[in-house]
Amino acid sequence: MTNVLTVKNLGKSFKLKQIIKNISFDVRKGEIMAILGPNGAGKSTTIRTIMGIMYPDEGSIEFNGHAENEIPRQKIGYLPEERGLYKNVKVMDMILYLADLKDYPKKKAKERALSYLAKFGLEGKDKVSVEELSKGMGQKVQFIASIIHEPELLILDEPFSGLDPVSQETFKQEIRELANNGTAILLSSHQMNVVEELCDRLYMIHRGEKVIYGAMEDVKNEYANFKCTIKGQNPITLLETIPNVLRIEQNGDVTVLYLTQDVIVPLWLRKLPEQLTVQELSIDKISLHEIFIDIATDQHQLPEGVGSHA
Ligand SMILES: Nc1ncnc2c1ncn2[C@@H]1O[C@H](COP(=O)(O)OP(=O)(O)OP(=O)(O)O)[C@@H](O)[C@H]1O
Repeated sequence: MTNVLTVKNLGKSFKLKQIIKNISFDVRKGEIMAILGPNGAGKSTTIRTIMGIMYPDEGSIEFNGHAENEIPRQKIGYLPEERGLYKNVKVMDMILYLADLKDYPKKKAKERALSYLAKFGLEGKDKVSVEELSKGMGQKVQFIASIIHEPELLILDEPFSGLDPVSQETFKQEIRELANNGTAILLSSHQMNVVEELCDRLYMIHRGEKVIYGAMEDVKNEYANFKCTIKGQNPITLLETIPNVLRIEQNGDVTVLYLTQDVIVPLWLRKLPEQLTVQELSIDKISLHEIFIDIATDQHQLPEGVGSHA
């Protein structure tokens, strides 16, 4: 797949404090790439650097073969983390103004805007002033503004925050459709279930540096170990005798055992002590949500090789 955006060894400091370091990834045509990390990890700084809002101290950014200083910004769509629309302007006028800034033809922009407003349940809102919109409606309008000019690269910083579940579904479907039609998408979100469902690859940052980079399936296969959930009163001393356990979490009579990567489940089950009280037992792969929490709280050690390839 063709690389639309290539970021190499980006570094940025504020007041001598290094915020991001050696950030390198690419975003390919037709894919949804997630940029993930705990609060303050450096996601927005990376995105703002890509958008030319701030200069990197180190590294390079390339868009479709164009170096940083000659990137055609009108080919990029951006939904920033901080939402902001002009308040006293009619919805359609604002969308057309932003389309014009991207040199996009007015007639086509108007047609697309009407069609998207209808798609997002905002029929008739084109003539309404922006300040009359609810927060979620405003977000939909800002999303429309970010894609009105058919960008080749779309950068979405927390696109789902503040959306109700139905609107979230609509956004998810639209983002998938844009990718299917060839748009390269870089998406930052804290909703791991959505990311897991929607994104093709991911780049996870912790304290300004890469911790995982790879295809969603590969990351899950390589990194998501099994966990065993047991319902039943069991003393910790007994649980500690069970082999291949990385971590034990107990909450009342429910215990979760996080298993090592090399576990072969049927063999491991045979090793459970006979004295174990089991009312219910289930084995699952840990989710992206749990991988994220493990990394953010420094509880997990990355297995060999993970995080080193895309
Ligand atoms: N203009 C600035 N001046 C000084 N420090 C900054 C500035 N912008 C960001 N930072 C710091 O850089 C770090 C990374 O911030 P950034 O906004 O990139 O994180 P993030 O991963 O997007 O977090 P969140 O999930 O909370 O949005 C934080 O410690 C933040 O305080």
